[in-house]
Amino acid sequence: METHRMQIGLIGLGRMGGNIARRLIARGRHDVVVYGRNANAVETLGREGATAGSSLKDLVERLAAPRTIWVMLPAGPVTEDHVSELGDLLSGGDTIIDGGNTFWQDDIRRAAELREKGIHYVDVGTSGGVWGLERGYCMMIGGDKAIIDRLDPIFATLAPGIGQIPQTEGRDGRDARVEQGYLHAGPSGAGHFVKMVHNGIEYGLMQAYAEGFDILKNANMDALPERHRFDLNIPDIAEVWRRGSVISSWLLDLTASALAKSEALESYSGFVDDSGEGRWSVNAAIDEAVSADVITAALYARFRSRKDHTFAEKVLSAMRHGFGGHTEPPSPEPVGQSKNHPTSS
Ligand SMILES: O=C(O)[C@H](O)[C@@H](O)[C@H](O)[C@H](O)COP(=O)(O)O
Repeated sequence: METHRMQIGLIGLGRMGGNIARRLIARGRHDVVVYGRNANAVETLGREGATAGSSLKDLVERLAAPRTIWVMLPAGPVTEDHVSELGDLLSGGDTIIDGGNTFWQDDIRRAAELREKGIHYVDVGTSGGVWGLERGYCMMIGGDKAIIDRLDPIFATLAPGIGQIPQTEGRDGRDARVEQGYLHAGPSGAGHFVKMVHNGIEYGLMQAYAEGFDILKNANMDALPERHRFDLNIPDIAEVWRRGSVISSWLLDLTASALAKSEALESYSGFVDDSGEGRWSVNAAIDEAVSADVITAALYARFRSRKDHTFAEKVLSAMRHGFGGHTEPPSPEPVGQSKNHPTSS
């Protein structure tokens, strides 16, 4: 799609930022000025058509007013420091975009602080991960309409576009940008709020697949009566579900691909990290008194994945021993005691 070319600064050239710069250059032929701590990444992107900035100040000076700077850094203190430093370097009329996974209440605070200096702030929840360069990024955007409209060429270039996905019946007359893969969700913070819930859902979906595959994998365990055992081909099950089943999805595609490479997923320990959005989703659910059972359980399963045995489990064992004389470890593992995460077996 032919879009109006813009100049943009991009800070943070990691897995996401580097590819965002590449897509802006390759697809939109935008003028991208980059800066990141990793000098190699800056140099590489310089060779790929970006203008290399040597510092935050240098990047700002290379941009013509009104400037637009996309910050693509890990959420938390790193992003906070850069936004705050940019707040001192930029002038009224300039715009800071935070495309990371920032907590939406930080957006509301920052937008208000920067507004006092006349600087615009736009929060963009950016989904698509390392595949975004090719597939495009789904973007959930918060901020003032006039600014978001002005930045449209940037969002249009980064978005996947309508592609092969059939149009949804009944959407005639609605915002066409949404079908391209980007949404102006509301005022400051709304973009990251929607992305937070997106990631909460991601946790739940991932956990459901993970548990399902664990049940399938354990269907041949010794503790089951022999006539009830199945020695199932897990990679083939993942593959067949991709084709016309109700639970086909991109997460399943990724799972099938990982299982095809290694049925036992040997290169993974099963330590499942989290970047905050699951926790914030659960907090939001509590604030709204919404029963977010699945998302909460999925978050707790991640916490659980990082422990060998928790103190809570020792307490459980002690009580079971106390009232029933049950001893540990259970060997072979009795039916119904699977550890509830994919690499438990
Ligand atoms: O939509 C996406 O592209 C992903 O969700 C992306 O944003 C990132 O991979 C998450 O931050 C991972 O989140 P956790 O570290 O919490 O699993």
